[in-house]
Amino acid sequence: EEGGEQEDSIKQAANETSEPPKFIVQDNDSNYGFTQDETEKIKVNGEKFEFQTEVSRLMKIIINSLYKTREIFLRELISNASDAIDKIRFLSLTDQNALSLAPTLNITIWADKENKVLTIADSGIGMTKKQLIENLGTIAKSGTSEFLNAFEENKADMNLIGQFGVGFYSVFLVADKVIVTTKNNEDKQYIWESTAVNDFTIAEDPRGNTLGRGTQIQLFLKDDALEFLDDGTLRGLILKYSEFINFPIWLWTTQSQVVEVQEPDDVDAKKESTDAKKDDDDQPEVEDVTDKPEEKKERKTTTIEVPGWELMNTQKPLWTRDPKNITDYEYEKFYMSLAKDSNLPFAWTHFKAEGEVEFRSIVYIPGKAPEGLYQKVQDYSRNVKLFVKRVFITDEFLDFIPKYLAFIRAIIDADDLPLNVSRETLQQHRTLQLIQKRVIKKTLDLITDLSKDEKKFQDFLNEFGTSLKIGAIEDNKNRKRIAQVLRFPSSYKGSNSTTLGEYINRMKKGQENMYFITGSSVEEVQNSPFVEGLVARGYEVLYMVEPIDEMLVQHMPGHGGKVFKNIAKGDFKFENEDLAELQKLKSKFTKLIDEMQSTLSDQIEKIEVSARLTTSPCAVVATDWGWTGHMEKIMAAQPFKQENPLLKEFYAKQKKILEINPNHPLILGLLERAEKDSFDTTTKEMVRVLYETTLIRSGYSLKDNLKYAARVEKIIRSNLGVDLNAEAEVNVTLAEEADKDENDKGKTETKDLFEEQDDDDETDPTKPSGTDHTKPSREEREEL
Ligand SMILES: Nc1ncnc2c1ncn2[C@@H]1O[C@H](COP(=O)(O)OP(=O)(O)OP(=O)(O)O)[C@@H](O)[C@H]1O
Repeated sequence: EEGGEQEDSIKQAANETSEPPKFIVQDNDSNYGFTQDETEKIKVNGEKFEFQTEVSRLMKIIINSLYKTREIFLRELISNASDAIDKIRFLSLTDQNALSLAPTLNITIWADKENKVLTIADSGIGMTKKQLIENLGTIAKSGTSEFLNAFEENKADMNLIGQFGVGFYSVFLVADKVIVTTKNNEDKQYIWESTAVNDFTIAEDPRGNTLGRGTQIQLFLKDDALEFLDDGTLRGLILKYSEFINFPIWLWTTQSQVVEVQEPDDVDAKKESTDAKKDDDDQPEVEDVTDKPEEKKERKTTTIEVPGWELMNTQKPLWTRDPKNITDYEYEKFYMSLAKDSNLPFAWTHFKAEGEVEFRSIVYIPGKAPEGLYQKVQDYSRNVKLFVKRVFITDEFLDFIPKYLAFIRAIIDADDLPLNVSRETLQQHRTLQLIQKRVIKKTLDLITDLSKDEKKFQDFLNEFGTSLKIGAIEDNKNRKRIAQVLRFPSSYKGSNSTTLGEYINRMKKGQENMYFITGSSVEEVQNSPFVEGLVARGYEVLYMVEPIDEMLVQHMPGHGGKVFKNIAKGDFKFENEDLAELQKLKSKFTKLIDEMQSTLSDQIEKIEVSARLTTSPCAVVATDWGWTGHMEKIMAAQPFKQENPLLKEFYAKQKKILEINPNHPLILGLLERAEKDSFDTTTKEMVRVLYETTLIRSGYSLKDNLKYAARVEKIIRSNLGVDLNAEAEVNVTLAEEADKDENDKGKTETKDLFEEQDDDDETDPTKPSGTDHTKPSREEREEL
């Protein structure tokens, strides 16, 4: 029963909204709706408020902007109006009286050509005085400084203003004065007025409540923006921005109508002709020929201009339509309006879920990853809009979409959700949880589909590849699915995108593990001493060169029944190779190992004869539980490295394993010295240099670069036969102390550059151009 009532109330609202507005726009309304007396009262009673500094800065930029497509202000105002109606309609679901002051939900737009005022009004939720003060000026939205920075760094243009949540201020692109009249159910009607300087005024409306409920924004257009008063221009723009707005948008226009001119003898003529018809009933053919020309001659028409409300949109939400009848172009436009994004979407899926839970949804993958996608996940909770039976409910979800899919944009329109629960309890609702599961599944289906087109998928991975890996780390339930589409570079024929499945298919006989190495680039890892032995034997190595890969393999130990094996860590033996040979070699190298061990005892845990090296003399290997060189670098770069200093120290102090290549001439040379007991200080010094060089080649950083450099220099000196202690002769002239007076003089000169100068002066072509680059522009000086 309850559900039925709710539905009725929605239908009722929907029915009412299809009616044209009842009021008539008066052209040439002197003083734009206010009498002289009322204007005076507003002036006297108005309270002044300063714009918050950031808002002021933003306004300055907007006012001075030469941005060509100023028309976006209309998109922002329509979008705000629609949000405001969404809000009151949501309230009306639980409060029957919410709509009573203005039951018709719509947006109206009209131009007063005489006074050059464009008005946009809505019967939305309106604002209380407190909200008005906060929303329009005194509290900068969180996006304000972000927008300012992006704009100043040329990373954002004015078109993106809405994305940063400061769209309202775009009105000052076209208007030099703005009056906002607003009425919320909880307060009186207020007027906000600003000429975009440092402050704005707010006054109680002396006319009382004229709006019923809602907000009316009057733009006093700049002289160069009068095109926005023109019927045709307005119609075109509103059509462009209103298509996906779920409430009717009415524009006051004057339409030409062709009407018949009714002359007094028209009536008699018609009567005569019908009489004649009756008489000549027996000869129809003759009558036909004579009758028609006669009628044409008599009809007189004229064109008249009829003012009235014209409906601009059809309001049938795209997601309720049959996908078969929707073009890609429509989907793209819908996305751009939904996401306030000027880029096309990358892909989308439109579906109707049935069964356990019923809902319709469109899920979009954007064309570009939003900036800071991984830093401010919280903001992206607004990317999913939930409707219940076409009524907008909320886009403020916490964790509705898992963090790794936070980039998607989605519309969900459910039939089964109760409308009268709070947004907080809504999220706990079982139906919503089922919806959530289905949306995630459908999104992953979409991604899997995309992966079938290798080229296109690579574009997707370039933007969102890291997100997928986060998914494989965090989403236990879907890890397997996600792992199937992951791609890695590998040693296989220079392949840039190997799936784990392909790797497994190419595994060699008896190969148990999926070999991988981590590092910061393919170039780096493919030359690593660890890779050589495997590649030489024909094994494939996956190159995990993204920082997140280290975490990935920790959380995803394997795939398809195979386990990952980091080839730069711990013991390593080839599954099919005889170890007896290696054991024999080990005893051959005992002497060398002892010598090297004693030389490097403070740095390494042990020395092993390597099974994995072919062309490099040695390699530094992390223990199974230690960090590889790459991991050490990642941890050093973590901003939260202070979080667990003990743990960090524990890992940093992990001694490493040095593997030596029993077939390398360099190692054999050292072996010879060890066997001949000629392992002198110089040889030990060489072992140190060899170890440090190996550290670098194995992806680690040196603990002490200077000591390393000194050691290398020493070796070069001995090779050149240069005295180890000989020093370079120093023969330089000391710089003179600066004269104090001169310094001061310098200061004054610099100061002069910042002093106000005439505009003409700035562009004076006779001035030497050499000084121009040091002279700040006027804007820069203002900033200073
Ligand atoms: N027509 C309106 N009716 C009621 N409130 C409004 C209206 N227009 C603006 N507001 C209020 O002013 C605030 C600021 O609007 P602005 O366009 O600058 O950003 P926004 O709409 O919040 O951002 P976004 O476009 O990201 O939603 C809004 O959040 C809303 O609370």
